[in-house]
Amino acid sequence: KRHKFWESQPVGQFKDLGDTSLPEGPIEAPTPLSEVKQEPYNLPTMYEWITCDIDSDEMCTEVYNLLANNYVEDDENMFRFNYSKEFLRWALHPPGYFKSWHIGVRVKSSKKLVAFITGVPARIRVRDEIVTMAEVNFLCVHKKLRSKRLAPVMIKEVTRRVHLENIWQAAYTAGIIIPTPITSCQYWHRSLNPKKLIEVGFSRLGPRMTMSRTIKLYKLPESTVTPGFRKMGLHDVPAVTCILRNYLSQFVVAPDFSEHDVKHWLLPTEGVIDSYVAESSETHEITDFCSFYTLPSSILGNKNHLTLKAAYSYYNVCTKTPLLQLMNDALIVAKQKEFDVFNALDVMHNDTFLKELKFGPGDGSLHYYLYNYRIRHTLKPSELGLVLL
Ligand SMILES: COc1cccc(CC(=N)NC(=O)c2cccnc2OC2CCNCC2)c1
Repeated sequence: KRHKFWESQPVGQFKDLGDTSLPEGPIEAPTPLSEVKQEPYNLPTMYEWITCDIDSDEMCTEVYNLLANNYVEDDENMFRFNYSKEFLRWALHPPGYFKSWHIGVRVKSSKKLVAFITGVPARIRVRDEIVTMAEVNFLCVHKKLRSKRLAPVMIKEVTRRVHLENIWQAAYTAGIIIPTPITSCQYWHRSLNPKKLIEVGFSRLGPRMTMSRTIKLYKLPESTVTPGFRKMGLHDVPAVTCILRNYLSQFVVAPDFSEHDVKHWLLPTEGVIDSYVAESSETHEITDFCSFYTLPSSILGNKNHLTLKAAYSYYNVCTKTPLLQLMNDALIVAKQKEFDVFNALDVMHNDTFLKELKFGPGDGSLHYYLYNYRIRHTLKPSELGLVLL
């Protein structure tokens, strides 16, 4: 039976789509903490739960290796996300995080880590309501343990531990359709190193195109063009928070970032997150901001290249510089940093620059979901102001 698990969960159901009599907001009321299941869900006998302390280098390495060998692959199984250890520490240690939400499953006898799921707390605004949610991510079951129905029990366990912290909603994405997307985004890629992308099969040489013509098509200037364009620093946090909060206020669903959140999520961290501001030369105010995160992919089965170095568009705000120019500068710095490709979703105002900056459409979609929160109408991607890692 399709979606046996998700039809048992407090999520929007396909049959309810179009039923405007259902109110927008939480689907189930919180339960008293005393009534939340106190003990972990049962696992098959030979497995046990483990709380993963990402601060421990040994545990972080185990999590890194599980994901590097078993996490999400593209539709043609040519690439697999290869999140770095530093990225995982950044992604899992935002302000207010709970170690208990970093959940592993290991084999009792060998102590081998065979599954993982995480949550981090985030304040998300949905229209005029600010809701503290768990952003659930990194659900991974070892390839050898698939179709044992482990994922539903992992989802129930992270939900139970989130409930224990008196949080009743969650946000997550998936490449598959389950009940029920709040929006479905297309992803786009901008070639920075077309020769490598074609060699590894990420891109194909266009019809009537030669390699040299293709390299010329994607060539970028050596340096950025926006006056006052520079790396973000700690002293920019208040100004970036101000323009980012104002910019995100226009979207139906968006994070409610504090300065503390901006300091964690947007201050540059080498090899993890890059962020730039445009500072006006006369007024010294911060007028614009752009950022992208580093998420390489392992290349499966190419003898000359092991890794695809990919940048993922994060949050970008324009109050003075045209978005087209700011994003072209983001492409230029990504090329300077030897990224092979720059990826973006068609969320926020991204659709205004994708085609013009020579992004090509990806071959899949990324669907966004809320747990225990009904949105009356499916959103357009341009109404979404939330980027998950
Ligand atoms: C190129 O290597 C890949 C390795 C694994 C999967 C994919 C395709 C894919 N599924 N891409 C995305 O989900 C994607 C495309 C553009 C922007 N963000 C994305 O996903 C982010 C956000 C959700 N969590 C994964 C990273 C590509």
